[in-house]
Amino acid sequence: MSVKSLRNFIGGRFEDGIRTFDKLNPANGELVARVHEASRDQVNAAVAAARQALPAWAALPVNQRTDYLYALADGIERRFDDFLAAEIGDTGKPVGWASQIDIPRGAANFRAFAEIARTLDMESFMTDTPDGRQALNYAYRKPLGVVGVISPWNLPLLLFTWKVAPALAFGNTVVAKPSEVTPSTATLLAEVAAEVGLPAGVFNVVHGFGPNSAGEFITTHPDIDGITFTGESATGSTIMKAVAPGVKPVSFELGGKNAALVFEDADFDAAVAGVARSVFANCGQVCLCTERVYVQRPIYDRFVAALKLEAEKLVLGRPMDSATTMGPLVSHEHREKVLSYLRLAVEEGATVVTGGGVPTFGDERDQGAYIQPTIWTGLPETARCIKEEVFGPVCHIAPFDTEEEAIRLANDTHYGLAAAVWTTNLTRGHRVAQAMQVGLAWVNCWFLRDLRTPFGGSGLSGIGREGGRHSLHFYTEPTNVCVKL
Ligand SMILES: NC(=O)c1ccc[n+]([C@@H]2O[C@H](COP(=O)([O-])OP(=O)(O)OC[C@H]3O[C@@H](n4cnc5c(N)ncnc54)[C@H](O)[C@@H]3O)[C@@H](O)[C@H]2O)c1
Ligand SMILES: O=C/C=C/C=C(\O)C(=O)O
Repeated sequence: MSVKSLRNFIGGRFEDGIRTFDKLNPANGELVARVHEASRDQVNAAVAAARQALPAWAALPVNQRTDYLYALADGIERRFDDFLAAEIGDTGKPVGWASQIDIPRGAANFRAFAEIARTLDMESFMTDTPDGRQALNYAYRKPLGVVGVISPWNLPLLLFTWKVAPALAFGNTVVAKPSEVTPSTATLLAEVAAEVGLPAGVFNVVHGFGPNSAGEFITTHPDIDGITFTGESATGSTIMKAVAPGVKPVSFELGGKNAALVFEDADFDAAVAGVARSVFANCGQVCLCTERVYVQRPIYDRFVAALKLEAEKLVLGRPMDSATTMGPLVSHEHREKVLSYLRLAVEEGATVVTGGGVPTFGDERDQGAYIQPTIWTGLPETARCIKEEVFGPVCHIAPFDTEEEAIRLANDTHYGLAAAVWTTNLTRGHRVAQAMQVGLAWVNCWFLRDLRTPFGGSGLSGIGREGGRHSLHFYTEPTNVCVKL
């Protein structure tokens, strides 16, 4: 496979950076790209280009502006195979997952927000006034302005476009930095933007890292009007400090330590299959993944045995092999982080039901970042492996007796992103889901998404909600106009 050169996209033109860094394929360690790191001056140029493009972009009639979003979606689908190969080369994820989730959602995000922008109503009130007449109040919404977008490596195109689409739909211009770990599909999107004639400066892509690189240059830039960020909670905290001097709005989708509650009246096979998917999908590298499983005691031993079987059925194969159901972690660096938790769990007293180490294949996969799907039991709720996000294909299973105990266990965390409840008693399902202190609660399902719904978490899992009309609260600023009638 030829080594790509991934450049910055600034003011509608592709530019080299001040230096390049290597991007390796995590499935086999091969060099897939040399990535051009943007300088501070180049980030400044991108912000200036976005500022210059803003008035005309914001003034476009919404149908004309959103026509560009539909064109971007069409472009992703037109170049589906290019995006698929790029995403898999960056992440090592199985072709089945990337072709059904990552790339289709890239297009879907643009279409969803184009539709929302076109069908927006305007909040208004007729107000009775003391003189016996009335006044009209209405909220006139304008774009936030130049938006900084910083995205993570686990669902690269999905999460990049989950931010870029609403930003553009509501009239903002964008300076976006994909993760240095997965720079390829963001660069392809810039190519599509050029192909569809998106006005220069509306959408800019700069490559680089966080501290003392493009990420920090964006978050500390005085002419950026707000930051939408997805990534680790600790990074979110750092970015909050960076934007504080400018008192700028932030939209944060951060980490999670999500629970699954399996009641004895659950559809057992559905719960096993659903929990296995929520633990091991994308090699456990989804912020919504389950890392804590609580099972009602009468079915606990049976459930542990069944989930062990599911873990051991996973096919740790080559990404392009359709039989592969789990690829490698995104990098050797991330594998070291996950392995440190596998070691810590044993120190904290875990029983390793399955997994716990690195598989050996006797082929090029041994140069990849593969790891065994792992299940723990026996840890105390105070263990670090129960409190801290691992972000790999691993979960802990513990028993509970009563619904109240299950709710308390699930909510005993500083995160607040997602939960899944498995029960055939839907009265209980509604009750327990509503009791979860999370942004997203699924009942008898997981990662089932309607893009009009609020998405996000509380506590260490983030600030704000994006999705549907909820994205308005970050990507637009309302002016309430009151007209005396
Ligand atoms: N809540 C969600 O929707 C969601 C979705 C995906 C991932 N995540 C979380 O993201 C994490 C994994 O992604 P990651 O490792 O890429 O996260 P990360 O925080 O290490 O990096 C995310 C992005 O932030 C940039 N960055 C890092 N330090 C920065 C700084 N000081 N200033 C500006 N930018 C900086 C990185 O270059 C990258 O582009 C996990 O914790 C996962 O839970 C959350
Ligand atoms: O890793 C986190 C996954 C986030 C998914 C979304 O933001 C979404 O489905 O819109």
